Amino acid sequence: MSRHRTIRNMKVEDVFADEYYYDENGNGDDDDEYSMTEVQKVQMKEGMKEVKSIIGQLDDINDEEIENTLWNYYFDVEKTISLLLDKVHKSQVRKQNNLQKKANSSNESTTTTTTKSNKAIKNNKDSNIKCFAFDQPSPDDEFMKTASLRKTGTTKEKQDATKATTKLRKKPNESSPIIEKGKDKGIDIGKDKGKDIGINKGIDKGGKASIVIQKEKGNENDDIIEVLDDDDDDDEKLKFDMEAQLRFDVGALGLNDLDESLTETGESIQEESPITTTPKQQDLPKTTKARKLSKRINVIEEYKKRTADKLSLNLVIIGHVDAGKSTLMGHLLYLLGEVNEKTMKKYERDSSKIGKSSFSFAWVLDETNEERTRGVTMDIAIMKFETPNRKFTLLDAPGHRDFIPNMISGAAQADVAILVVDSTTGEFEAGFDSNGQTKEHALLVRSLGVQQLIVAVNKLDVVDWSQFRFDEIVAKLKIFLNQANFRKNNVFYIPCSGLTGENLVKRDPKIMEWYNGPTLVQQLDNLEPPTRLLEEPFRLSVNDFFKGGIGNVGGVTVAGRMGGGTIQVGEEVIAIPGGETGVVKAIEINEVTCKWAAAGDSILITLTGLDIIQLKVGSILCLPSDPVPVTSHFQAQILTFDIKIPITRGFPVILHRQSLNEPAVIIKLESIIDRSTGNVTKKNPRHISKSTTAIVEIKLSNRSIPLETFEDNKELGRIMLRKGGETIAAGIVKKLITLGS
Ligand SMILES: Nc1nc2c(ncn2[C@@H]2O[C@H](COP(=O)(O)OP(=O)(O)OP(=O)(O)O)[C@@H](O)[C@H]2O)c(=O)[nH]1
Repeated sequence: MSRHRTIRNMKVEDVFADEYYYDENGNGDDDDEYSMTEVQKVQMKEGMKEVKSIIGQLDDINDEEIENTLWNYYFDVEKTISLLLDKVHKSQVRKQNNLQKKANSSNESTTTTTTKSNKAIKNNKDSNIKCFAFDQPSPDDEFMKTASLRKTGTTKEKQDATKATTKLRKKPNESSPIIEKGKDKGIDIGKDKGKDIGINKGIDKGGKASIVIQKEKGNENDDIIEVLDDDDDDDEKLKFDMEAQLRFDVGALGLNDLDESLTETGESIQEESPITTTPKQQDLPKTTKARKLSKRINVIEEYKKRTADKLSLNLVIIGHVDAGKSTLMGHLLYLLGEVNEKTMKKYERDSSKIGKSSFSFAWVLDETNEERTRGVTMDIAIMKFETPNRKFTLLDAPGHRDFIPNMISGAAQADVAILVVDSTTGEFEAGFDSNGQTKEHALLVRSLGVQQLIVAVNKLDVVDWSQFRFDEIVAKLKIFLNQANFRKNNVFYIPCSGLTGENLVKRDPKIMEWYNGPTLVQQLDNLEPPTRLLEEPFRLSVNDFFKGGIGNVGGVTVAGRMGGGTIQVGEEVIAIPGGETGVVKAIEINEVTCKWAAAGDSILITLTGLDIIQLKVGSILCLPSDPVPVTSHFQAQILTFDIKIPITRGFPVILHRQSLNEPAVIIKLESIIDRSTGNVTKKNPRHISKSTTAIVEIKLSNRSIPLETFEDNKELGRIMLRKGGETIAAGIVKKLITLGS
């Protein structure tokens, strides 16, 4: 939303340097609100320990600096490390450049012989090649506080959430004094940081040589676009750059002896048993037997009855910032009767009072005061609505690139998506170009398994309902979505205006004489849910959790999406990792308490006997008889996006699996493959450039995580790789290499 602007324009350095936060002694503000509480002190201590254990002793970084960074990042260890390493890297690059300059000038004056490496440096200079910038902290992630808050134990905040299940929105800022601090002053989301990364022409050259092969198989497993890599030349410049980067990355991660330690398990990860083949369920360690229920419900039968009436789908709304997502969906919910007249009038009144009347429909989804006044859609809002033949759980994803991690978490729960594009002249183009989110969001949802997509060509009122503009946008999107592996028959283009409501539920034939296709609701009503994995083992991916139960039950409540199987009240479940067990006391789906739930449902589930400490966002609840494997080392097939820096061995990334994100390292580049034939086109490549399909080995840096192969579970077997606030690849898990307990 345009309301992001004030924040977008701030710089992180400005915020850090702000006197408001630090007095001249470098201490926090005198105000009690900003001094550290006991809990924060513990968080600081733990954070320091974790950061130090990962980055070790670095010359350029002292304790105070680590503390300040932890504080500014709300104790988020991952981002702290990212920022610190970036700093170290920049200073190393600076030193290296200075040394190199000196060496060059002395060489020039003493000899005419040019060595290979200084030739490379000279060439780099000539071609304006910048050095690789280490993992820039994704500053938008600064707002993505849910994960770090959960990590740092503010679950108490969520107690109120038992009532607030209408919108399962995570409200990290509500009661955290630390976040309030950022809130008052605004936090830099460093929108353009990623742009600072230099573009290596040598690399681009290679990248351009790639040939994209389009597939039209329409197979459910067609999840990765096929790309043929004919980038064979190992030019010296590229090699030099990559080796320099690799040396740094490996050094920074404390993996100094590349050949040996890259293949060893990280210190903080418990020793895992290497496995040669992916374990089948029967090979996995069983814990206890699931508790026997006195009166088992035949969930499959009940599911059939439930869906005989209406099929359920999870729908995610995606699109570039300000495309009009919240307005469109807010208006749709109003027209469908999900928001009553009185509430809508109140939104109109209140929004116009603060000069934001055009946002009144967006307020249906942006429901907290903070979001409304600051305009920060930080996280996924969940609401429900129905069309004549379908029940939808609506996930409104934030549009800004800084919130993509949250968008991934939402999209991972989705079956279908609406991509909203702004048809205003110049705005569609801005969202569609390389810095816009239109393409990235579409690629992400496709990579996460979404096959059906409605494109809402929005704000047509601004361009006088021009058919020409609609056709122009559709033509551009068709080419791209086709390349992104969406099947033509699964993409539907709907002209509309979220603000006026035209063509959402009905339309005035005089306004768009040229269009006689379905309205948005009619199109939604035609979408088909994917096959649910009802017969597979029970899997619930934890998106959120809090103390307290549904109703007055007590216990711990977990919010998440069921990726497989069925569950019912009274069953015993196990949280992985950790192995803590609990008994299901209550289940809620879309505000309705029920006795059971099935694959595909987004649910709240209250457990007793389970210690909340054992839960983490990204944990998986499963049955003790069918535990999910845990691993820290696996093989994946990835498809790289439009990356500027090629992936090399030792490349650090942030691994996303549904709502989980963890630091990891690509430790081995096994092969580049041509997916149209499945043939290996190159073994042991030195690098993987953009739009390339490759087999790699990935190792988690800090801990083992629950993961399954794509073959075993299509939801748990999908991963995203991000670096420096950019999504660099999507992939599927092919093989688990080690198996934890
Ligand atoms: N004229 C016109 N304006 C619209 C339309 N839809 C949305 N807007 C305006 O566009 C601005 C942004 O709308 P939002 O709904 O907040 O956009 P968003 O995509 O949800 O924004 P983020 O969640 O921040 O990405 C607001 O001022 C809306 O009133 C439309 O169909 N026509």
